[in-house]
Amino acid sequence: MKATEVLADLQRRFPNEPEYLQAVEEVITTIEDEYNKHPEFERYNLIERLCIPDRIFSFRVSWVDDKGKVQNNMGYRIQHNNAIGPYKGGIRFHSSVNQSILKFLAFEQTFKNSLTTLAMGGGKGGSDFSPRGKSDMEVMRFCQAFIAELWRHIGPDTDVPAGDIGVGGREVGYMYGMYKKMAREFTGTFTGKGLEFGGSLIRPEATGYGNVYFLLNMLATRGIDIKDKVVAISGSGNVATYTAKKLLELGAKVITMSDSDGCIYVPEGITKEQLDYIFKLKNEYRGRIREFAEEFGCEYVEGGRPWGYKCDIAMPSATQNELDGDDARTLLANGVIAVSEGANMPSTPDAIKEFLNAKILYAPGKAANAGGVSVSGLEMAQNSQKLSWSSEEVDEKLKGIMKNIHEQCQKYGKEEDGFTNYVKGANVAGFMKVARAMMAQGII
Ligand SMILES: NC(=O)C1=CN([C@@H]2O[C@H](COP(=O)(O)OP(=O)(O)OC[C@H]3O[C@@H](n4cnc5c(N)ncnc54)[C@H](O)[C@@H]3O)[C@@H](O)[C@H]2O)C=CC1
Ligand SMILES: O=C(O)CCC(=O)C(=O)O
Repeated sequence: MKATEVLADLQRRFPNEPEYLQAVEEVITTIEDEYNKHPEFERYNLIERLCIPDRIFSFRVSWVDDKGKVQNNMGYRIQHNNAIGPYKGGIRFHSSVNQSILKFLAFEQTFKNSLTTLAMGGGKGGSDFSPRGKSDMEVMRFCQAFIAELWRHIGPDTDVPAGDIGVGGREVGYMYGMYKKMAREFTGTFTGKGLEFGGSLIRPEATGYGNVYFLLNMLATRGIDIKDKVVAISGSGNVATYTAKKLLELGAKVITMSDSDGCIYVPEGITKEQLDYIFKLKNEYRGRIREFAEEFGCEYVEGGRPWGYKCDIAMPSATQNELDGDDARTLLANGVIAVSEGANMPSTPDAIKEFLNAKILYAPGKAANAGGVSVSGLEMAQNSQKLSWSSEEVDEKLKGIMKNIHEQCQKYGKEEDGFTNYVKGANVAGFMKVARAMMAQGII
């Protein structure tokens, strides 16, 4: 396999899908050497079968807003690869959603889920519907209309969706309710469900906590303590808030959070009380991070991002391509020692190059944010057994999974000088398991 040729072919076939091509390029250029050690992979044209999703559903979602007006959105589900388990991955509701973004997310998810060691294939779905500014009733009607179409393609052993940007407990609840009605079954077809109807303890916390656990594993390789470290976080949603919560518990100082409108800067570190306010602001009032600055009188930069502030650790936790080469150079000039990605593909290729060249601790999202889908996998296991595990039990398992992912990255990513290239490590480790399963199952 020649990565450049595979990529050129995909560029020709999918010219309008930049995010998808970006994600594919990163993976195939890092697995190329390992892939070519296995001539049987090439004989089975494994790389092309792995890059192109198994299937894509796209559909119109029509719903009625509070003014009685009929609205139409696009809905999608990408079933990327089910070699090692049912398709599994979140649903994103955001005005920017399109097929390219969901294809990149489903592709990434396939490798991430493989790293978790649980039996989950990769998928992703979503809509260009934005819950922002909509009433609860509008969100409910949209979710019901979305599932009225999607329900026939998902199921506990087929495809198990969950949350992502714009999809939290409220949206999962509405979608699950409609699914249950259409499918006439009560099974674990969604994860991230409410605790009363099959959700797992620690699932809301899992992506943020998991990212911090991964970071701790990385810091330990250099004998660095998290206590008193200054951390810049982007976003203020599910992943960002639980990342901040765990960091505060461990004595680190969180100086920034943001949303798509702007960024707050709290040089003395966000307190626990202030973080509680952010949880309420985001989950109950569904407000903007600007309101935090109005409440507590800190610096707020409209349109700003966190990467210009001096910090030891950066944890991008908002969205793709939110940290570019210039941001990376600024972070490095300010002495950053670690970057651990809560979001999916938040760093541009230029930024990744800078981090790798500087040999700092850099963890790509597919390794560092795998805690969320891992606890989703544990939720599926609990649902199958019709049992619920305690918070402590789930948290312990999560820590174990993140440690294991870190070890896999080291196994495949360690270079001669001792530096661990976590990008290569995560890609090769994730790839090998899926590749072996695909080989064993023949050309299908
Ligand atoms: N929720 C989960 O379990 C997992 C989420 N992720 C990834 O983490 C990231 C955040 O997801 P969640 O916290 O779940 O979503 P969320 O909807 O709870 O929060 C998203 C946050 O990102 C901000 N944001 C969205 N678009 C933005 C933009 N264009 N520029 C700046 N900020 C923007 C929003 O204002 C919000 O603060 C996404 O990349 C998602 O794919 C990854 C693994 C699991
Ligand atoms: O929990 C899940 O199934 C999905 C999590 C997710 O969307 C992700 O890992 O990006």
